[in-house]
Amino acid sequence: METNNNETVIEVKDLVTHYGQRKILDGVDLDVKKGEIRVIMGGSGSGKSTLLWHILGLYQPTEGQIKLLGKDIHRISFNEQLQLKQDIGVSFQSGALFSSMTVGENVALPLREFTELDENTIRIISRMKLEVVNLGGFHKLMPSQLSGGMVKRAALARSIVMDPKLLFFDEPSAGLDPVVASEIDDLILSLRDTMGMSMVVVTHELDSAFKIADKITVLDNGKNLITGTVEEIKKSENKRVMDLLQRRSRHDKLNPKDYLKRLTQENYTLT
Ligand SMILES: Nc1ncnc2c1ncn2[C@@H]1O[C@H](COP(=O)(O)OP(=O)(O)OP(=O)(O)O)[C@@H](O)[C@H]1O
Repeated sequence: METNNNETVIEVKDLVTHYGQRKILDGVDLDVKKGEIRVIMGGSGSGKSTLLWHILGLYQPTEGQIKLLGKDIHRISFNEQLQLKQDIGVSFQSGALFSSMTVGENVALPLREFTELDENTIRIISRMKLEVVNLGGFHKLMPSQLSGGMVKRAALARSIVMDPKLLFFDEPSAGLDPVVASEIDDLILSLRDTMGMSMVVVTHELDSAFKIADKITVLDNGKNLITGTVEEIKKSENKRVMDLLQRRSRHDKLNPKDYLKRLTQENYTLT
């Protein structure tokens, strides 16, 4: 669904960053509108996670500007940073649930950290968020009692418990079977539609990207290779994009003879 709202909520301009001497992001621009789901794709090592971490302010870029909700994240006061933090939800692969806490306690964590709400209100809000992700009634369970898909949904409930305006996902459906992955996609779409959240989703999963994206940005070697709607990306004649979509035509593929020749030229030995 294309959004009509023109308010820009994420604005990245000419982002350059290095790890040591190595340039990892090389002039990346990104412009995400309110209520938009932007999917970031690209081969392994193309800089997707690095871009996400920079947008979240976890790393300082070498050059460039990042504005979230109209605020330059490197030029705002500490108090403004705290405010901004509350407007942002993050659901990362590594952000698993704490195993020693119940599902409900996990979801309630941000409310305890950022608000002075009383216990009863915290409990009600966290249970409501568990309802949103179809885990109503599961608050007393321990994470070890949940399936992989349920853990993802509970983590999602935690990331939306503060009603963020911006939501960031890193590989939301990685490691899930296709049916469960598709449920997560539906959930992402429904959060956009019911709560008007704007989202950036990094994923390798083509099916998922095509299902949820308003626009897709493809990174290649730290550069923005292409940005477009799902249709535009699907139609792209760019070879790197076609490779990524694994729809390169058969005759473009190396035949076995050429492949062996190339291996020998590169001094590989076949055993
Ligand atoms: N902390 C770090 N220090 C040095 N190099 C790093 C660091 N993190 C990532 N890199 C390198 O930066 C490049 C981009 O990594 P990044 O994780 O952003 O890529 P990615 O597109 O998210 O890859 P993947 O799809 O495999 O997760 C890679 O070559 C990686 O090896």
